[in-house]
Amino acid sequence: MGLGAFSRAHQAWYTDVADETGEWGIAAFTGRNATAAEELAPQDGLFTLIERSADRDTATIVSSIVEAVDGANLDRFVDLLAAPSTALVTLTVTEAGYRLTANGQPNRDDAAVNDDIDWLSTALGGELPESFAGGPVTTLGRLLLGLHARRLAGAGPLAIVPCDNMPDNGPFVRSGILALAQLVNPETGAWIAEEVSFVSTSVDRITPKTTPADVETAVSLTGFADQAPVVTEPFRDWVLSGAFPAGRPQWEKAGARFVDEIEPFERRKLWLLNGAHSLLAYAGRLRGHETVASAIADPECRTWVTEYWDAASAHLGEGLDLENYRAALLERFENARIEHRLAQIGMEGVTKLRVRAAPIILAERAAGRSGQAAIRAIGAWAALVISRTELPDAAAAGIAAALASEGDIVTELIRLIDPRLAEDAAVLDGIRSVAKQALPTHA
Ligand SMILES: NC(=O)c1ccc[n+]([C@@H]2O[C@H](COP(=O)([O-])OP(=O)(O)OC[C@H]3O[C@@H](n4cnc5c(N)ncnc54)[C@H](O)[C@@H]3O)[C@@H](O)[C@H]2O)c1
Ligand SMILES: O=P(O)(O)OC[C@@H](O)[C@@H](O)[C@H](O)[C@H](O)CO
Repeated sequence: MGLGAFSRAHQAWYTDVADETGEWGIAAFTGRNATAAEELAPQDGLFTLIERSADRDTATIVSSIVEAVDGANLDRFVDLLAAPSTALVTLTVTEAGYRLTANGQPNRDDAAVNDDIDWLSTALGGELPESFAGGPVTTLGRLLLGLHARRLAGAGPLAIVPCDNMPDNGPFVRSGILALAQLVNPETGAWIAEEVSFVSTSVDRITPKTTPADVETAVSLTGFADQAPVVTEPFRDWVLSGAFPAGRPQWEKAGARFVDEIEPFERRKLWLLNGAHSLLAYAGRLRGHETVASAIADPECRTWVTEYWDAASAHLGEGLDLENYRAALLERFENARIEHRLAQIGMEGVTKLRVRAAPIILAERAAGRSGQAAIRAIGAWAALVISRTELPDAAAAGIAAALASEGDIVTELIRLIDPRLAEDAAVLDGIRSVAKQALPTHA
């Protein structure tokens, strides 16, 4: 679920490389609109993956996607979820795409969530409905419908494999879907709790949005016209933890690692890579940069990233080879041929900063330090928000309410990210001073 650029550069690539005999096939469903399916279906799911290093492009035709489907096609989705041959569902729908609150409950302030709950409460009462017209539009609503159909079909257990940048993404999605099931069909909830495995993953491969120039590059590299190529960096990593009761491709053949304890890997990647990305997306943008490579070449931004990494590293534990990891990350950020736009990374700041910056600030404060290196990321985000920079966010209504608040705007904004930060006067002062430096007229 979530047929974006990343799922193609990562899970589709791993499956393609690992499964030489074509035993496995991916039925890929879009999220919010049909575009990716409309582009891929006429090319039989085939697409060009362009690996872009600092000095060259290499193209591979990936063939693991055997079906590209509009996510709104619930008939096909239910058919496949209810089929015993379906072994797992990966999700790449963005952090905000789960529509869960900070404590993992379905977000009842979200009209689409409420509509799905209403429809599912009626439709999942007995046998499956004849028609799915008016059916769920949210990711977890659709997934719950599919899992309910699987239970009724007696098709057995399977694995759910979230591949979005969230800590403990397996348990996070498990608790979210169980909470939703509790509201609409507790019996299916009990079946999910018993039969469905939720795998945690740490995923890594920097994959920007495809541009029209990438389409030109693809045809020049392969000779094939491709409406849906994807550009990515050569680096890739996939760490997974959890059971696959219905089997899985041998992704380890392509370099994936299966571990018992995923948290150290997950935190290292989320805090160092994604945390620095968000810092650059806001603080770098305030300095006029548009891409990661441009921002990291700015000595001021680079110093901020180093300070951020020092703060995060103090809470990452031993044995993670942080020195080499950080050196490799700098090189990846410096790859100017990967045009990773700060505007793309800066979207959905509330959800992202909650897991990328807030935990570092809280850990630094608990250690008796200021937390300023990570406070800078949130302060820069606040500056951009206060100056009405376009930053698409599922929490837009909350942001608008904070900006219109009679009280302290900074406190109200920070409360959206993590209420604990809004209780700490020193953190709020730190955020204010970053926002103030950037926006003297709004101070
Ligand atoms: N791009 C990367 O470098 C990268 C690397 C690691 C992990 N990821 C994870 O993958 C996610 C997707 O990245 P991408 O580059 O493929 O983005 P993308 O915009 O190309 O694709 C996102 C997919 O998610 C769907 N989606 C987005 N918001 C949704 C919502 N609210 N509800 C339902 N579906 C929704 C879209 O329709 C699309 O299918 C990221 O948010 C991140 O969690 C991305
Ligand atoms: O994909 P997002 O929007 O969650 O985050 C933007 C980037 O930080 C992210 O895509 C990284 O490039 C990726 O996580 C690298 O593996």
